Amino acid sequence: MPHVERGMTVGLFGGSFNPPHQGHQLVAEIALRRLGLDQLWWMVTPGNPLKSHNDLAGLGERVELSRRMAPGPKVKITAFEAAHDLHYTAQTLAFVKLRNPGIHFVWIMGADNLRQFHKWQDWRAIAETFPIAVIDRPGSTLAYLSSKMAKAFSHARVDENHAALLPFLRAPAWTFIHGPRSSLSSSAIRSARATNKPARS
Ligand SMILES: Nc1ncnc2c1ncn2[C@@H]1O[C@H](COP(=O)(O)OP(=O)(O)OP(=O)(O)O)[C@@H](O)[C@H]1O
Ligand SMILES: O=C(O)c1ccc[n+]([C@@H]2O[C@H](COP(=O)([O-])O)[C@@H](O)[C@H]2O)c1
Repeated sequence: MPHVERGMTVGLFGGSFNPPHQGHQLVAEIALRRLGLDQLWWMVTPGNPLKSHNDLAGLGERVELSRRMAPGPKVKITAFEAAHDLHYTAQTLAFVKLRNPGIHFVWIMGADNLRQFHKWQDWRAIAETFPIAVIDRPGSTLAYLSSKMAKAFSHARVDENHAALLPFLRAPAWTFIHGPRSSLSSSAIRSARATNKPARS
């Protein structure tokens, strides 16, 4: 797990990164800037529990490619979940919180994940324990209107103009951040590779 000092603000950005792309880079940059983070942990998961792992590249390869993609020294590439046998985000977050007292954490995800957040293990517990920043993504811009999580925690939504306060707020607290968007996706890159065509950016 990356080293942190008490009082720091840290964004937790979990992903398959199969492969990592400029869309992930953009999310990391937006989160660092808008949330005023000291660090962003780019956590390469052993595997999303809701996705097939058939075409999942090895962890080492995804970590190495992520390192090349990391936008600056505040972004820490890590794969500690695999090393500690953590497969669900709720487990990971409980582990991280226990080991790092006095750190202000925020969970970061793209808007597509907001749409299916209610399918995650212990999703309510996650939202009640960690502030969450959702970053806009083409195709999921209106996710905050329809998603179960957004409805269940509508009272806890924070205006994105106050996003820099999010790390210091007591959960539940979440915000939806608009800004520059990227249409890139790992699945498009994988299928473009399979057919030898470039993916749209
Ligand atoms: N273009 C993007 N814009 C905003 N968020 C993104 C973008 N691409 C990925 N993310 C977010 O980054 C995190 C990691 O995503 P992931 O590694 O699954 O990439 P992906 O492109 O969504 O992959 P796939 O196409 O295989 O589902 C998730 O929270 C996802 O919502
Ligand atoms: O814990 C769960 O039930 C769960 C379900 C779906 C996704 N996640 C996590 O969400 C993060 C984003 O996943 P992905 O595949 O969209 O990059 C990654 O850290 C996954 O492990 C977690």
